[in-house]
Amino acid sequence: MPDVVLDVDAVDLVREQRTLLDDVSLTVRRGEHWALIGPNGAGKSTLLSLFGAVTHPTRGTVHVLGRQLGRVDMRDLRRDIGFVNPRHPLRSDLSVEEIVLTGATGTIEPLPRWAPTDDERHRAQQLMKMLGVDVVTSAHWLTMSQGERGRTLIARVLMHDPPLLLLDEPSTGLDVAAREQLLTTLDGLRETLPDTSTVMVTHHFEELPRTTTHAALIRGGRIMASGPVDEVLTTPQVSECFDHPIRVERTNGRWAATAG
Ligand SMILES: Nc1ncnc2c1ncn2[C@@H]1O[C@H](COP(=O)(O)OP(=O)(O)OP(=O)(O)O)[C@@H](O)[C@H]1O
Repeated sequence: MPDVVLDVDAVDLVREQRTLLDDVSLTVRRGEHWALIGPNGAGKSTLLSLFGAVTHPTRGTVHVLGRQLGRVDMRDLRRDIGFVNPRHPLRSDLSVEEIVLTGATGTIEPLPRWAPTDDERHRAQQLMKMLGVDVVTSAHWLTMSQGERGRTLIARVLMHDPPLLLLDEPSTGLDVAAREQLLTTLDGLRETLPDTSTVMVTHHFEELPRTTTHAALIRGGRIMASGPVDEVLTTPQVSECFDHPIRVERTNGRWAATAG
């Protein structure tokens, strides 16, 4: 596995004559856990879609897992990336296990005539246990809670041991207990899989796992600050990013932000 997992160099992304990303450069290394933070419309999800090989840059270069976007088959590359999208476009009312098993084929719906091997079934069971969704095996997609969906989707992407895990606001819609469970799970996952790198988009500082190592503050499509988390998530930098006085505090490894 390459030491540099993501390498974004001088990237602009323009859509419908709007510059969504403006001269963005960022490097993520193996084992690092990044948070992308910024106000609504800053470009966080757009940046994550570049990391996930979903979109191409208009200018500049993006290397994901050592492969340059635009020069490789994006579908091949996507198979190595665990992208947890809260808007997972699943239409069928699959069970938890069926959803987790779609991670083995890298598809949204189960492939026709495909059947899991014993190993794949075993792995799915292990991951369901690890994510705490083994107890809701009778649950089906259309009636699952947000928390169950989120944890099921994380188990799904781990089916193929992705070296890169991308999480777009994984705590959205979770109650406080479900959020805390998810954060504990993510902290545990990072210990169990030390070579995996993660990038998480969030609006809320209390949603950051303790194991976050780096952060980038984004505003108006530009990266205002990036680097080791404690150097980036400071009161002056966060206040500037959100254009509002915000006091940032870290206690027992967790962050809180209040009106300054
Ligand atoms: N295909 C597109 N064409 C034009 N504008 C787009 C397109 N996709 C996104 N945008 C715009 O780009 C800006 C950045 O969107 P993005 O979803 O990346 O922001 P975000 O930081 O994730 O925001 P939020 O916190 O609200 O989820 C927004 O103003 C959005 O309306």
